[in-house]
Amino acid sequence: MTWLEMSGSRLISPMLPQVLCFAILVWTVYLVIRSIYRLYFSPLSHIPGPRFAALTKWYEAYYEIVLSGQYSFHIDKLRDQYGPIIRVAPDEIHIRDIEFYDELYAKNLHVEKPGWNVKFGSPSSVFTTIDAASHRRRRGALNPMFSRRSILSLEHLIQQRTELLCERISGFKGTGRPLSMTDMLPAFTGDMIMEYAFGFSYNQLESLNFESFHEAFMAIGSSAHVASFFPWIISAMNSLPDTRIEKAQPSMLSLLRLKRVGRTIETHARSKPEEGKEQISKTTIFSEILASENLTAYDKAHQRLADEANILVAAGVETTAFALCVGVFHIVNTPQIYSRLKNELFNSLPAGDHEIPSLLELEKLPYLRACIQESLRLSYGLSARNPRRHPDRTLNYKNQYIIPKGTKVSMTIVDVHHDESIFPDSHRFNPERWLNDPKAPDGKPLDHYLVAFGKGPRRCLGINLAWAELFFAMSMTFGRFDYTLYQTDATDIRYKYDFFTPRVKLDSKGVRVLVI
Ligand code: HEM
Repeated sequence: MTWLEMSGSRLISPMLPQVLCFAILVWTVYLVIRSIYRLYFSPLSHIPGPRFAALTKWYEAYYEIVLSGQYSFHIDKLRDQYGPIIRVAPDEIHIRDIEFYDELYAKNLHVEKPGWNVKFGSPSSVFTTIDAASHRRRRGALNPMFSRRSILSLEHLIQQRTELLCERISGFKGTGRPLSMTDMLPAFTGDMIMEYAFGFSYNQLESLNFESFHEAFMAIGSSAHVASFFPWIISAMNSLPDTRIEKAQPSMLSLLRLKRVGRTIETHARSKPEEGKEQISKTTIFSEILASENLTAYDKAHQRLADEANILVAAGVETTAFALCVGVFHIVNTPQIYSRLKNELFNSLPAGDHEIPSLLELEKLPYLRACIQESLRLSYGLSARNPRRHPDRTLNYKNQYIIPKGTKVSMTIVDVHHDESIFPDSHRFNPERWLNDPKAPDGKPLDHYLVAFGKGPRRCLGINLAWAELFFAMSMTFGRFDYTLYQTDATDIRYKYDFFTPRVKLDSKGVRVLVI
């Protein structure tokens, strides 16, 4: 027996129970003091809400992890009891009141966005950066590439992809084989964002069964809740082989795959194009980042570029594809809308397989625009609570509640888009509500309340690209083809789970159509 073993058995073993008891006692006292503080002395203790939510984050974890993305729905129910402002976690307030939207997402140079940094394992991307100064620097390098001017100068890329989209649709015409829009559209948007941002794509739209990032992103959304509560899981999993992770937690594997996609994209885009093969887009986000004089060495490091690549693909694929799916379903499902849109396209576009018009021409079509606006309204962009922290400003909610500086406050796009005072009969897909320059009851233009792209300094970076994709895809899919729905109903597009982006029922086979 070694000295250590001897001393261990003699000294440590007899004391172990006492040490454990003492540790449990200290922990219990800590929890009691913390609970008393959170309930009675915290600067948020005056905000209404369930006691358990104020006491512990496990309350939220129960709804997000055990019940799968249900906390937002639960918060909705809590409104009847507590009103529009609720303390939904020990350190977070949630507000449902469109009048407060502009205040929370104001153009404040110091506003922070806490919490998203731990969700996806890509903490240093523009999307997930917390602090305002780093965000401004990083976003500044990408802004020119996603400006309207840049999108217009590269619209031929989108037109080419849209042409391919039409070719794929025509392959289904008259065959009686159902076409899954839910599978096809993420392949379109995935190729698009990759070609635009990285100068190459995996040509997913050309693949037989529309391979895409769709399933991976769906799984990532659900694992984002797990990662929020156990951020260490991502680094722990990074060190394990994929096969072991897949067995333990299949949904986490896709998160790691996304990280690897990011690294592959980053390596690919940094390397020189193969001989004889020209890059599709001359500028890539990496050339922009590496050329930027305002970015730090860390901002240009491999890992951060990979983070940026991951998140750009993640942000650009599902949001646009889901908006299109929602639009396709409602338009095909509602004969008056279908024929009005077809009429407008028929009267404005040249007949047959004509050249695709320019974006400027498409933007002039009011009913097409209205259908897109309504698709964005009912697909929400993100379903997640969108937090902000104003480190230098005390917020005042209607002279009733003072919200101290540095408090995490969130609102939700879904709440705004279903505010019945702004969008009456809000669950109905009604493009007519967008026609003739409509105003909200407060006199502001109605589209002030279309917040699918967010607001303020963290507003969607890809908004111009997204609008262009929506105009091209929506006009050509309906301008050139006719459809009926195939074994698809409203439950295939109805938001049922908040997995960061909205997710429909889990056994949905997607929006499927017959091309006639
Ligand atoms: C219909 C399509 C889209 C919708 C509805 C949408 C929606 C959103 C929303 C709601 C946010 C968060 C805004 C906030 O925090 O207030 C966001 C951020 C972002 N989106 Fe999009 N998005 C779309 C398409 C795209 C595309 C195509 C890209 C590709 C470049 C993209 C890239 C980003 C990025 C990088 C951010 C982070 C911006 C920042 O924090 O500065 N999005 N988007």
